[in-house]
Amino acid sequence: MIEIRNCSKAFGKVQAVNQVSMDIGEHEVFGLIGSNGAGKSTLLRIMAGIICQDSGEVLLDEQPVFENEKIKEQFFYIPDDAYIPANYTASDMTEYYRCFYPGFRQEQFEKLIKQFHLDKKRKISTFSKGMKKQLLVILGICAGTKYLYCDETFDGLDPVMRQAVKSLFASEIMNREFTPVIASHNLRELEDICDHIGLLHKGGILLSRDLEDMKFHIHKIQCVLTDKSKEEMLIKELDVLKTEHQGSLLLLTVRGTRTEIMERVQAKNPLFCEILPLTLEEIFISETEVAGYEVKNLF
Ligand SMILES: Nc1ncnc2c1ncn2[C@@H]1O[C@H](COP(=O)(O)OP(=O)(O)OP(=O)(O)O)[C@@H](O)[C@H]1O
Repeated sequence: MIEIRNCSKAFGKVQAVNQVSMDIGEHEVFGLIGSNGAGKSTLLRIMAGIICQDSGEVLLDEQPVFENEKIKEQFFYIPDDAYIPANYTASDMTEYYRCFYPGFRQEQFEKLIKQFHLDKKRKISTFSKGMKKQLLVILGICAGTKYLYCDETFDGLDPVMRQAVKSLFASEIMNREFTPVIASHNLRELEDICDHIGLLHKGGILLSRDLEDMKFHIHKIQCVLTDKSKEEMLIKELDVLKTEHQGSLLLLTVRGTRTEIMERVQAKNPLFCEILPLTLEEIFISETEVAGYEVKNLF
């Protein structure tokens, strides 16, 4: 389990991570999402022990991570801009990682590199961005670590490769102790694979929740009520995040379960009513809007 407690990190005047606390449980796919500059990469770099937090603590299986070589064998970190030494081939990379990760699975590497149609003898500097990401995912999987940290790894893969990587993660999760932590802007992709979502904004954590639970507690309503006073009453009664009108149609984004919301709306005898779950992208937009991050504030 990864425990992040009151973790903060500043670069000069920029507070990149601000008092973040969250737990990342085992056997779950954890999605780290957030606005640009929210602190996702900084948090992953702290979790990977690349940089040290200014205050707070980050524990992996109850051990501090920074300058703890033993605990670093437990995770593999794929940064957004991974450094690969010039002239290195994929085979050279396995030699390097075999020294560091005692459980490195060479056989699985040989199998996967063929399945992904990558040439292990070719210089990695000649690979495309997506091919480099594929290779890093393969190396990360074959390292055999309990945790895999991916910084925007999915974002550079084509749809077929994203599907292949998702299947690979699913099979690893089924067959061994494996917990991927994935920072990404590709919310549709994360929605398919994540069990838990942490949402960062301006260095702070806006929410950390099971995806299913999150979707269970936020909905959009489309309804038509017979008069304005009913609309006003309904808006007062519900925990409304956003209100819009399209002609006579009232559109609300509301916190609450479907049943709770349905009861309130039905009591107003609507002419029409539909209650729908939000996609992760819609949840992201409404939660960050509440925190003041709105398109209309940007322009
Ligand atoms: N080495 C650094 N020196 C100075 N400022 C930094 C450094 N690394 C990150 N920052 C700042 O910290 C903040 C958080 O950056 P970070 O890269 O963690 O965000 P992010 O959520 O990963 O963003 P994005 O989604 O745009 O990749 C930003 O304001 C960034 O400019």
